[in-house]
Amino acid sequence: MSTPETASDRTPHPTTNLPGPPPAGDHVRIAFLGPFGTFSEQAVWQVAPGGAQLIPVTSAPAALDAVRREAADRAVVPIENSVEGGVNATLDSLSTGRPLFIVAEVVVPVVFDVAVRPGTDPADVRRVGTHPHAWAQCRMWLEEHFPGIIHVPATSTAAGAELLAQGDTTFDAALCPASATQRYGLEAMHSGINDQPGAVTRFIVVSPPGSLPPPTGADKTTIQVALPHNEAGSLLTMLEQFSVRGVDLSRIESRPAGDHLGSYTFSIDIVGHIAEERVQAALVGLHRYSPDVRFMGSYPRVDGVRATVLPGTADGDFRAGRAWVKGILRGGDGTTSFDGPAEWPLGR
Ligand SMILES: O=C(O)C(=O)C[C@]1(C(=O)O)C=C[C@@H](O)C=C1
Repeated sequence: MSTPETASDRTPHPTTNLPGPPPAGDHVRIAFLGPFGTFSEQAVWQVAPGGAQLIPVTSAPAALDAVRREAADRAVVPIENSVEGGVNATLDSLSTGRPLFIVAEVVVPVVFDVAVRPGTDPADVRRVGTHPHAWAQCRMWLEEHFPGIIHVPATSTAAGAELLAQGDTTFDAALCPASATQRYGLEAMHSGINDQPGAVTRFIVVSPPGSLPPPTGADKTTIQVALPHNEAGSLLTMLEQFSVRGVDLSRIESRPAGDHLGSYTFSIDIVGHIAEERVQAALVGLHRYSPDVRFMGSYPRVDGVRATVLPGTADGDFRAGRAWVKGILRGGDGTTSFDGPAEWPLGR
């Protein structure tokens, strides 16, 4: 596996400040799915401040564990692909073990090369080494152009390229980004072979729990929710926690809870920030109802789409409702409000 590299010889991304608490020491250490040349590395360069130290590891869970063990200050891991869907290894690792918070998201266009050792005859390409997500995105093209081709799984796209360049004979080509083709001295036999042109992968920046990025008006909150067992309508009751407070969802997927067949948890992206009243009210409702809710961060949306706040669900509407109730608790007749601390039997 490659050794760490620092951001000093690179042009840092204009947003050189990663959200979240400042890491100790001079350099932010960022763990990512390596080796160098992966799509994950491209995601890291979108957020790495100058002087950042990049730490390649062999899986997304290993990158998250590096943050849990304090061997890294941040992890950048894939969470969702526009063609293949959710990255289960990331979703499952985030929802178990010591809590971590998502502090940012980035999107990387995914375009694949069929990379070979220079001089390879196309007729000799029978096995391709790559990450299963990459294979799933190019399988139809590969089967059409290399009939009978076999997928040999690699820990990442660039890991396939690196092994091929080192003379590995378990496969004849690597399916990888152009950055890996170049880095490992391979040749692109074909480029841009995706089954779906325009595919993108969304990555998240993960930090130890602590401070949250401030609300921007265009934010997401990620949670994992378990449902009570064997209760008719429990999924509907969970969804009602959002709908009655005017809270929209941008992603919801079920994941097996792992304890027995038919037991599921839900991984959910809420449109909004935990600093917003309607989101807080939905979270309080979920906490009352669900046997297990895990908060995984509130952070700015990469697409900048602002939340639509429905009538009656703005922060001021929630505050006004509470003040009205407090006014009654203080002995009022229900026509006045009180905006201070008041609970039964205060004011009597
Ligand atoms: O192997 C890589 O290059 C990665 O960064 C991993 C990964 C993934 O897990 O989805 C990222 C983007 C592509 O969708 C294919 C593979």
